[in-house]
Amino acid sequence: MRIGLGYDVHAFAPDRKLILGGVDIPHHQGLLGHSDADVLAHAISDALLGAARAGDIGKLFPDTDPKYAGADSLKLLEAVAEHVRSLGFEIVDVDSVIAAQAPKLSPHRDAMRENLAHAMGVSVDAVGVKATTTERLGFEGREEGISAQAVALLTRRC
Ligand SMILES: Nc1ccn([C@@H]2O[C@H](COP(=O)(O)O)[C@@H](O)[C@H]2O)c(=O)n1
Ligand SMILES: C[C@@]1(CO)OP(=O)(O)OP(=O)(O)OC[C@H]1O
Repeated sequence: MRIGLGYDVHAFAPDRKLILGGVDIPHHQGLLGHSDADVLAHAISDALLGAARAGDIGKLFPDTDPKYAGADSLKLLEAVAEHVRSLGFEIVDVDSVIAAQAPKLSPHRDAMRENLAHAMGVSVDAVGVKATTTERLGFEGREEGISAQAVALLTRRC
């Protein structure tokens, strides 16, 4: 068994979509990034890559490469899952937490879990998504941005 940890942050910006776990969430601002800035998909990607000791998302998809401008991060996650499988691992379980003061994310939890599970080729039961405010503390609490953390458990294919 291997465990991996992922963490990512994106800043809020006007005139951007808020995409989390592949869900387009109605909000007055969205996240800034080279890709669609899906901070949750990025944290999970890094957790998978960490467990496989295969670098990180920026190594696979450099933010200097125009190919990834506006990229759908679920597609990047799908590629990460394929990559860790090609290295001989199976994805056993993933859990995650999003720190966002707003908007309320729990109504979107199941849609996020389904999208993420589909991208990784695992059952929905193997994907946890949680949300927390930071009680108005820090950059998330000031609604300057959103952070996400994830852990992933991989097993070696026999
Ligand atoms: N953006 C968020 C933040 C939180 N939630 C849900 O609210 C619960 C309480 O959050 P606290 O930060 O006050 O502990 C949390 O457990 C989530 O269920 C949310 O949906 N969206
Ligand atoms: C997803 C990538 C793709 O170029 O770009 P960003 O959306 O900027 O996201 P970040 O987590 O800052 O960096 C990782 C990059 O791989």
